[in-house]
Amino acid sequence: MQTIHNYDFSGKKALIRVDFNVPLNDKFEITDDTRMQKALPTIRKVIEGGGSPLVMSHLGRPKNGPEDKFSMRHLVDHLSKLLDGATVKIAPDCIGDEVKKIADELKPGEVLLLENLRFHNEEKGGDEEFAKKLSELGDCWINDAFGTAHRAHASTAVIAKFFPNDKMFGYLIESEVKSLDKVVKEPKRPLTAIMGGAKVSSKITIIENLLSKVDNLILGGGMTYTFVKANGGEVGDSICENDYLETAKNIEKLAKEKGVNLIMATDVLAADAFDENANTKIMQANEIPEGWQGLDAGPNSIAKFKEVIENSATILWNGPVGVFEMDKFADGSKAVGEAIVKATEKGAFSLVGGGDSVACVNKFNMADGMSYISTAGGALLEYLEGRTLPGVAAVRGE
Ligand SMILES: Nc1ncnc2c1ncn2[C@@H]1O[C@H](COP(=O)(O)OP(=O)(O)O)[C@@H](O)[C@H]1O
Ligand SMILES: O=C(OP(=O)(O)O)[C@H](O)COP(=O)(O)O
Repeated sequence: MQTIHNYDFSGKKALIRVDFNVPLNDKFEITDDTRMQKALPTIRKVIEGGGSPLVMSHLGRPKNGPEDKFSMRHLVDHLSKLLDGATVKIAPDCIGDEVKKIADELKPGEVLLLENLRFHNEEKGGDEEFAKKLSELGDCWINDAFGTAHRAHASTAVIAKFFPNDKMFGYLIESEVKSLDKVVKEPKRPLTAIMGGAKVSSKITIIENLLSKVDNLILGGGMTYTFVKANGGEVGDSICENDYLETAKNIEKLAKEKGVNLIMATDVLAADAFDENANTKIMQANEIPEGWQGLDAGPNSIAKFKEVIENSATILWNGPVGVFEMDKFADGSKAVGEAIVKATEKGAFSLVGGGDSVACVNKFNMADGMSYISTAGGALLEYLEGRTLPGVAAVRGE
């Protein structure tokens, strides 16, 4: 099998699937560039080998074609800076004749950043024709998008068939898989997972399998309200997945059967708008009236979270327990981070993953206090479940 270590990139156009799904603020500035930093060794390897990297990624979750707020153009200058001023061109799209022409005319060492793959619905649909068009831009395909390795999309998996002899992992996926394998085989107990965040529908389905692995499961952030509603509580305008109420009930039942200690926010900091200047009030998580939404954990919940975390030997964190980007709603996530640092100092192994979770840890300067930081959130959880990730299987030809 070809690997990035032995491949001859000289004169080649290397299509590199990265996960540049980085958080941006409302001025479209990158608030955490960890995922870009971590992709640099692979991009540099192609440049140093005399090739031209064609860097491709999604950014956010655009639904209806191109939208400027999701454009990769917001990342171009920063990528060039990270590559010590290398020429980085932005393509007007990710497929098509014009893009092909720009790619063909690249000189060795020049980088082309393709426009957001998800401006085409075919990307998420895993469309073969779309994958073929992408493949025609390059001579080889490198998958380095560990954060997106759980998606069987055109650029992360389907494209592999067009490079039977020229497909390989990038350095980031290689090192993430190696490090995680060491951690997940025989974790020290008790093992606590903390799941929060906003991607409730895509992560709630993972919990059932995680229940076989963990001793304690803390559910916070946006995860809270689907469970509260499933138990007949009032969640007001909080984020809630009505299609998953049965799943939530089943998770609670399964947790009981398996003896997993399920800890959920009982009180929350609610606000009358999704805004830093909103009015706020501590409320019971199941008594939030219309017009209000839970945006952070309340003091009793925070105390409970801390106690469990500080008594854990292995800790896995994906998903902030509040809208930490706004200082008013950051206390819960900050407290969770502090408790993890404390447990780590006492000898626990801590693993934090996910674009926003890593941004949160960096915002509060806690990265040095964690044992391992992964670029992946959902993919990490699926990996820990024991699933083979489609983006990994595709490179291995499985
Ligand atoms: N109660 C809540 N309501 C709405 N959004 C929330 C809530 N708690 C956390 N969030 C948001 O969840 C986002 C992160 O979710 P997610 O993408 O699942 O995490 P990650 O990127 O780390 O995998 C953060 O931007 C945070 O603002
Ligand atoms: O940010 C990501 O995942 P994460 O929020 O689980 O860390 C990846 O870029 C995958 O994005 P997706 O969940 O929209 O497929």
